[in-house]
Amino acid sequence: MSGTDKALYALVNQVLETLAGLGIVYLATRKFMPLSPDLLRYDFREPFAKPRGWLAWGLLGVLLSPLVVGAAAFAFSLFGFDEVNGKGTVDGVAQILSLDFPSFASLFGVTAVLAPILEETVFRGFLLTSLTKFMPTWAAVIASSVAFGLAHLSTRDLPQLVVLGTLLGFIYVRSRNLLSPMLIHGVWNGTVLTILFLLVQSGVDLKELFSAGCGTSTRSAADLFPVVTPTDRLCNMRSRRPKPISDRQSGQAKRRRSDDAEARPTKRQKKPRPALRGVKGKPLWACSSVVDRQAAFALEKILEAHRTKRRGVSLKSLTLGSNIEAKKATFAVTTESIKYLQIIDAILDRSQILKECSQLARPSAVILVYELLFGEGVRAQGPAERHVLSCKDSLEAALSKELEAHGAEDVSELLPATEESRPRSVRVNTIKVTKEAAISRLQADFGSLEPDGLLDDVLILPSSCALHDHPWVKNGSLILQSKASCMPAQALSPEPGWTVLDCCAAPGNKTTHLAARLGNIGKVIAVDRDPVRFKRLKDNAKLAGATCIQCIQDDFLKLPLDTAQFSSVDAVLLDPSCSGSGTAHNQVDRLLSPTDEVDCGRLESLAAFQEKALRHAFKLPKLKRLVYSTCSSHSIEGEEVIEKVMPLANQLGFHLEGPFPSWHRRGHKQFPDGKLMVRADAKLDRTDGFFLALFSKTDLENGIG
Ligand SMILES: C[S@@+](CC[C@H](N)C(=O)[O-])C[C@H]1O[C@@H](n2cnc3c(N)ncnc32)[C@H](O)[C@@H]1O
Repeated sequence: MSGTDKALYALVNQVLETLAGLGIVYLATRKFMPLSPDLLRYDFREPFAKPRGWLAWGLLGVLLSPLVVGAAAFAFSLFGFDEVNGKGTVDGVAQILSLDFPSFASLFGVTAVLAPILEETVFRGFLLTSLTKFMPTWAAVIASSVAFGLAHLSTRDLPQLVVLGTLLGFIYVRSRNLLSPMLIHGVWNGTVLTILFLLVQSGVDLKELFSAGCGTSTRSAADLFPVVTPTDRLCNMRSRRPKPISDRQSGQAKRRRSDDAEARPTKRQKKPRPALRGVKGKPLWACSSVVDRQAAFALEKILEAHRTKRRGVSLKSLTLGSNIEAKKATFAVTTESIKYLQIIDAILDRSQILKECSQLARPSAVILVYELLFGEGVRAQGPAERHVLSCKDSLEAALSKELEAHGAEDVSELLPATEESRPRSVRVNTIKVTKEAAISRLQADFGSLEPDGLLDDVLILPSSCALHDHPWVKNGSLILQSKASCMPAQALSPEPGWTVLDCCAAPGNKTTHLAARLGNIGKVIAVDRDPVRFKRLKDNAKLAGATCIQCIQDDFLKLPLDTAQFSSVDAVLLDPSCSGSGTAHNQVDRLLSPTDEVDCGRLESLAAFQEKALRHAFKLPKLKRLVYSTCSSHSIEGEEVIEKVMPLANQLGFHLEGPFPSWHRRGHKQFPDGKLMVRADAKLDRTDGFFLALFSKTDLENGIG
């Protein structure tokens, strides 16, 4: 969920909670109706009447509350209560507050309006009043305040909550009108929320501020914020203040920790993160920084998949998925750690730091050693970090020995050869915005960019541009797609009004591109059999505003293409499952296993499927053009498939057309028709490794036999 979604979710949740809470109070008191006029009273009349004017008491409470609660916080800190760890009531709100005005408005409704209505009705109107039946009023005030504090489920904030509850209780007892405590509670929450919002908007990092101290107690602002909101349960967003990139060592990874607030130490991070699982009865230490923790998890999964040769585990899905925070930083740390893996493994073995400590799992150790020796450094936030820091000398000694053993002067000499970071390519979704509008927006946001020289709707930006969270990417106006992956739709160039069949369509990058090239007029039939990917296909089509796409979840090979149902199809895009050897995921694979071994059995079975799918596509009765593409660098999935199907294609009146004549890289030379095919090389062309062939009907009059 985006931050705005979370805030909206919090609002909806709080509306429901408030309605349910008030309903329960109503049901519980119904049999005593009509209630005495003093009970559960919300009466706006006579705001300043003596002795019970609700507004007079409310305003007095508004003035007193910061003094009373502040004094209490200070007093408790003298007894060391500020050392208590745990989640504070403000935490969830503080995370979401880094966002926009709609989020603020939703949170204001939750904390300054709905929460006070519900909580004052329950704790003062109902509980306090009911308790007075069994105990003196002062005791009922305190007991209901303790209940109020406990209900917030925050040990750290409990004392202040009880003190604030007591003040609210006494004011209520004096005014006998729930509007008074509601006013105090609402002003309190609303003021703190507004201050926090203004601080965040002016670039202040709330966590850093709280850890540095603010006011009488370092815990003050956060801890004096007694709200029960569902946002407390959404405490997983990071603030977005950019952090400068530091270049401490020659081999250091350059990454922007734009949203890694947890990377900085805060007072709240004194306790270790919860253990993931036990080792010999002891809990494992997880990294304290969210980026390092996610990177360690991704590394563990990737190494495991690599060891067991399990497919379908990608670095991108593990580090850039929707559930990942600080995606760019997580991707960078994971990739860089993999790059340094061999040397870090050697350092870990030499230094023996894992032998001394069974609670530090190897993936976490790899990430922390990377951070310590080659990355942005490690702070003593938790036991894992503290252990690695305590071993700094032996780790550095192990690194020196490793360099010495290889006769290397700098660690960069020991790193596997990797390609430079590529420029970012982005496709303008012309269904939603014009290319000109996209250029001026991206120029305003990033400064430099250039239109791709080959592809009509592709823009090239420097590799440093962080586009994942760009609003135009989120609203489907821009689509993050490699240059190579944008070639097929342009090569096919369907004419307006045509029907195009995208046979293996999910997640729909090329499908939405086809729809855009059709000007959203005509039809794209998008087929995919995988249910999870199919959902992404539908979501992406919707996000792109491509209403001409019709999605079919099915096995393409089983579609009756030679029947009337498909007689209107003019063109086909076939981008079948392949080894993906040209893509970034496999480049990481190669880092893990530099001896470029190829799984021949798998390649053969993929090639067999690709050929079968291509032959099947040629059954379409009115087919005019067909593009076959794969993101594979192996000719068995490219040129060889085309060569095998060529006799059938010729027989049906198709020939190979050479798309993109100005593009330099063509099919492998040993294939006679190679020059009519298109290739992209991951390293040399700085995009995905790719293959593409275009068939065109030679004589449209003859039809297909
Ligand atoms: C390389 S991906 C397609 C990528 C897609 N063209 C894009 O640009 O976003 C291959 C897709 O083919 C699908 N697929 C594999 N075999 C299939 C079959 N027999 N029928 C339909 N879809 C199939 C897979 O589920 C996968 O989503």
